[in-house]
Amino acid sequence: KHFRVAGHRRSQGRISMQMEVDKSSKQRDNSKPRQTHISPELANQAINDAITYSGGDVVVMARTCASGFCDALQQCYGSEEISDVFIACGSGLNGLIGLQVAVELQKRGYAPAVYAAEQSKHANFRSVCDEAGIDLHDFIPSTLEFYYDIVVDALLGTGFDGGDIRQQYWTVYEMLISTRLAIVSLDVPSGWDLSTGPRKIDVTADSFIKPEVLVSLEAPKLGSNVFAGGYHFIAGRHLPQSYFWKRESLFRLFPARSQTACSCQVTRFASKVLMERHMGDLDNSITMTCGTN
Ligand SMILES: NC(=O)C1=CN([C@@H]2O[C@H](COP(=O)(O)OP(=O)(O)OC[C@H]3O[C@@H](n4cnc5c(N)ncnc54)[C@H](O)[C@@H]3O)[C@@H](O)[C@H]2O)[C@@H](O)CC1
Repeated sequence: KHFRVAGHRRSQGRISMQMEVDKSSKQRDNSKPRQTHISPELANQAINDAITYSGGDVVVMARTCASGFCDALQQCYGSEEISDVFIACGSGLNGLIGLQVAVELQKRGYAPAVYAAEQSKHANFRSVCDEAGIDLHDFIPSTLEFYYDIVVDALLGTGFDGGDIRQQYWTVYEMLISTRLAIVSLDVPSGWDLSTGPRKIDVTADSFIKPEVLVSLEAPKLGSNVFAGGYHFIAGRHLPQSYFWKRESLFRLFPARSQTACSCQVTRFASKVLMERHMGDLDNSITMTCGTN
């Protein structure tokens, strides 16, 4: 019951993509650096501004992000193709959005289960899961790869301190590194530095999370430059492109036409292995949109 390769192949055929030329970005000054990813500082500012945009309610913001995340996941793995989704959640905002992803996936006909690495700062996972009829685990099932089709990585996001993973997260982190199931990472693959991606020491040891799908929130982070999986989406989308242009010298963060809060963008990366990406120049050559708005 492994969908890692099969699910990806199927998804390539299923996603209807549309080449789009971003005219507004073409008129911009081409001598400026073609930066397409935001800094950690702007990433955190954007999260706070997205919460403000959501009336100061972090759960409202999390639901919007979760809805966009599920749109992205569904584009790659339809509910008629896969069913059981294991969602690994951390204690911060990333984990809260993971919880809301579970609620949303349940509504969309999937069978999600949630793992909470430690108590959430933002929500009572037990009551939310009980109310929605979702299994909540405080352990990683040994039969994970038999019972589940894909794994959602909602462990660590922009709040990751960049250091060694704390002991509380070891078991789940090890699972995310070693599982043969496809991983869909929320915002930032857990353990990746926001600026540089996986640490060099982890790349050397081949001990880092390699998601097949990455769903950035609001805008891609610098570290996701080295993402070498199949599809890269943006969800959340509370903030317009001009918000990012004003603050950092950026080029075409997302296509001009997809401007609603829940909509997603897909970037199809040239297929290169991560090690090559670390050493060479990056070529995020084709930008496409999926029609969710
Ligand atoms: N304005 C607001 O109401 C809120 C703003 N938020 C913003 O959202 C940003 C991200 O939120 P979070 O910090 O919740 O993000 P995350 O979802 O990334 O949560 C990080 C969690 O991981 C833990 N962690 C960090 N480094 C770790 C390591 N090496 N090993 C194991 N665990 C580690 C931290 O204790 C924290 O609980 C914040 O920086 C903040 O700016 C959120 O904190 C939510 C509330």
